[in-house]
Amino acid sequence: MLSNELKTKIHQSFKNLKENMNGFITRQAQNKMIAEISKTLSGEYKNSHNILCVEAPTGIGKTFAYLLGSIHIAKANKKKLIISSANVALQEQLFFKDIPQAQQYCCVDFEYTLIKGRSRYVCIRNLINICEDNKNDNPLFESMPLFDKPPEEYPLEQLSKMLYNYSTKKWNGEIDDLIPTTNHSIWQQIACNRFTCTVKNCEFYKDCAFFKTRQKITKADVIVANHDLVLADLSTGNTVLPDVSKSIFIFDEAHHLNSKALSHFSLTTSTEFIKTSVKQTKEVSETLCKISKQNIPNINIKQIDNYITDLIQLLEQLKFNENIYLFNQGVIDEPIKQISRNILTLIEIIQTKFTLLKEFWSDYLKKTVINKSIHGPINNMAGQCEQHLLSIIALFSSFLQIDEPNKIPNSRWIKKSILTTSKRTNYLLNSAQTDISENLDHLIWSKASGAILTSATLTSLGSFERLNKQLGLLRNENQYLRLPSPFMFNQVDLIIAKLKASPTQVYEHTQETTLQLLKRLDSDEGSLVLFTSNKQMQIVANLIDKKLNCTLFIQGEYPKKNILKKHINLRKQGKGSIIFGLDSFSEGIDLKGNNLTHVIITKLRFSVPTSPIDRTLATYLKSQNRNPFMEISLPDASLKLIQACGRLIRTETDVGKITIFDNRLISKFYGKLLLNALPNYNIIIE
Ligand SMILES: Nc1ncnc2c1ncn2[C@@H]1O[C@H](COP(=O)(O)OP(=O)(O)OP(=O)(O)O)[C@@H](O)[C@H]1O
Ligand code: SF4
Repeated sequence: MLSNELKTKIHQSFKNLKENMNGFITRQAQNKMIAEISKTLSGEYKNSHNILCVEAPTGIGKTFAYLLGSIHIAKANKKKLIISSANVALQEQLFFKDIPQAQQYCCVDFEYTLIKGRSRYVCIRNLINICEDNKNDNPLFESMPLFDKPPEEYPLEQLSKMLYNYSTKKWNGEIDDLIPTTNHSIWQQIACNRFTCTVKNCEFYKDCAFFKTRQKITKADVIVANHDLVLADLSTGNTVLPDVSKSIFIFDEAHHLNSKALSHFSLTTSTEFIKTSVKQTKEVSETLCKISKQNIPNINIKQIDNYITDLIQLLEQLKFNENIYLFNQGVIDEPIKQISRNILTLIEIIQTKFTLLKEFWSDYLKKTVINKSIHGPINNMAGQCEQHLLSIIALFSSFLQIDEPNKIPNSRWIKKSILTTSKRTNYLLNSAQTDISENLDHLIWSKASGAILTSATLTSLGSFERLNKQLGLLRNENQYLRLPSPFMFNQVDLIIAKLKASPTQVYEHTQETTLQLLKRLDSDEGSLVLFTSNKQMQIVANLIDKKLNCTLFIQGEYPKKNILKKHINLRKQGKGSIIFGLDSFSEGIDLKGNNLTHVIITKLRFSVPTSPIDRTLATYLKSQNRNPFMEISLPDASLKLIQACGRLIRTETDVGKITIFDNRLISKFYGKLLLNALPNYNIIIE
């Protein structure tokens, strides 16, 4: 029950916001959202979990609503508030803009912190080791066999600069703040990694970027995370975030949770990776044993090589389509299964032996003094070996698992690629869950102290059913709310432009889009043009850039936040500014007033089921006499259209228009369904 004391605090905070926030407008929907969140989290609804799914239209101010509605309850019940957003850019927006602003009005003290995935922080030990190793003429490990390409020469100057900047506190150790950025393969070698990190045994532990952030979590009341991090942490033992049962989760942009979870529970390995991982394990085991004077365990490389050769012979006979072979309904052919079982058994034996050896080594290090330049690289390689063996075991276990009848099968497929140096064919084995509802229930819904899922697009064509099915929520066990918008959408024109070409005629549509933009873009206005393909965006930008009388920003030429800043600055000076963007500009962007008065959508975003997971799901639906277009592609397109249109009106006084260059809205049967799912814009068909 919501106590009177808590009620008063929530009211007081809201009053503060109302009286002190510049441009505050009372919005019934926002008030309702605060009230329902606080009721749900305080257990006011009998026979219901403390879970609320709330669909709140774009721009109503969800962030303030969930903060005000939950922070008092979390604090009073000694629970941590974990706010999870879809990506790092949105996390930073919450951390640097929204939460500090909301904090001013909340009548409760709270500390907040931001945490990203472990691999976004530098491992300072690895950075130091690499800088030192590069100077060393006689490195401990001759080869780094896991690389397809020979390891690039490390840009020692750049790494030393990073080290200097970190030790002088000019750089915080996060990849997102690294200037200049470094390439992915180099970053992988110096990034923090669960398997190579020795935690408190590391001499840099106290100065470690990741652990310093993690310590802040213990003190913080509010933790700003992202969906990937939450899923990664909860499925690997909940060691980074606070205990799930002592946490209240707010999933902002919750419509991304399903796709994030699907990719999270997807496993992969490859024939070359297995061979080289075993070789590396043997090499590291021998080094460990020589130093500690142990008997070297027998790691049967020949046997693994033979099995892999047999497996490759079978895979070569499959009929690949664009380098992918998808097993029908996830069922693997028996001969491939047999060899996979043999590989799994052998890898499990190697892994058991290696774990024992690693434990022995760890004890040995406690008793024996060994130069860090020797044990540092060994520990790193040993951690990597363990990680690789476990990932191979996980893949084969899932690859061989028998799917339950009457459930959507797992998706299993093989992908071919050619290795850069040896030119050999590498076969990637993949296994992915197509239904993650039970995992989410097990990891979050059944354990968390409370959860709020919110977004402007939670329902699909009017119902929460799809969300429930995907995420494993049950209608009669949770609370659901759909809020009306406070904005007068009927005063906004949504123009379906008259174009001859359909977006499926790519060349013609691109040419016509260019002409239409030149005709319709006003060089005194703030405009956002949304594309679904980078190629089309670049072609159109090249064709029109010089013909515009105002600045054009193209996604990718600067970081997103810099583009927005520059755009707002130009608008402040009364100058026109146009942004060309892809998907990430169609969500979360908050450009108020005359910063944005024209949104142009060049094409509807239909996700064609091309990925193996989508194809497995589509085949399954067809086998059940269901229609994948109506159940997957159309709801996804609808959601993206609502989000894209939602960039325009952000306050009660905003005005402007939306123009769409996709004539399928009129010519196809589904056009009406898409238009009906939008707010009640004034639709003009040219
Ligand atoms: N009651 C209010 N009156 C006026 N402005 C408000 C109010 N509440 C929030 N805002 C402002 O409205 C803007 C939109 O808020 P927020 O980013 O939380 O939107 P949202 O509802 O999450 O929209 P979207 O789903 O499009 O991201 C912010 O700039 C915020 O400061
Ligand atoms: S504590 Fe772990 S991540 Fe941090 S520097 Fe040491 S080994 Fe690297």
